[in-house]
Amino acid sequence: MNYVFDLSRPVVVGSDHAGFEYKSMIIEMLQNKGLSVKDVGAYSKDSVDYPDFAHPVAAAVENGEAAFGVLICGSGNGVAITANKYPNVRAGLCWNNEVAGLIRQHNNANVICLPARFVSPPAAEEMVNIFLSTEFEGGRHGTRVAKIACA
Ligand SMILES: O=C(CO)[C@H](O)[C@H](O)[C@H](O)COP(=O)(O)O
Repeated sequence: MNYVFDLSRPVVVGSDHAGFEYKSMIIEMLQNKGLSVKDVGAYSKDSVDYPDFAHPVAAAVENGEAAFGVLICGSGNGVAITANKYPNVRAGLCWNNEVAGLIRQHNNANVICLPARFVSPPAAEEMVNIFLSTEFEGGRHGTRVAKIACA
């Protein structure tokens, strides 16, 4: 697989309780591929608050510590809403392979948000692989991404 990011930096991964099992599975998959992973929690299925994990993932992408982020909660929306508060984070909610590619091709997303309660484990893994290996197309999409920031 060809990754579209700097492999010297880790992928940062976080979830709430709803995404905990998916997070463990995705971390194992990434580590089995030889990728470096930073796990910010949650570390169990005990009920927690998704912003407590979305903020450290988004901050690591924002400050350049991590190349890409993976966030998982029940619907994917809570973590996406939180991560998109950071000016240089583009977090995209994904529910199928095509969308996982499009958030890279069209939106240059640097965080993928997965809805653990609405997609299967193999589907989640495949979406992460597509996300990590799909190039941004630039061109007209670059013009649009540049307009996202608030003036
Ligand atoms: O924040 C969410 C919705 O965008 C996530 O899906 C959470 O995982 C969900 O709200 C957690 O719900 P729970 O009833 O507390 O398990």
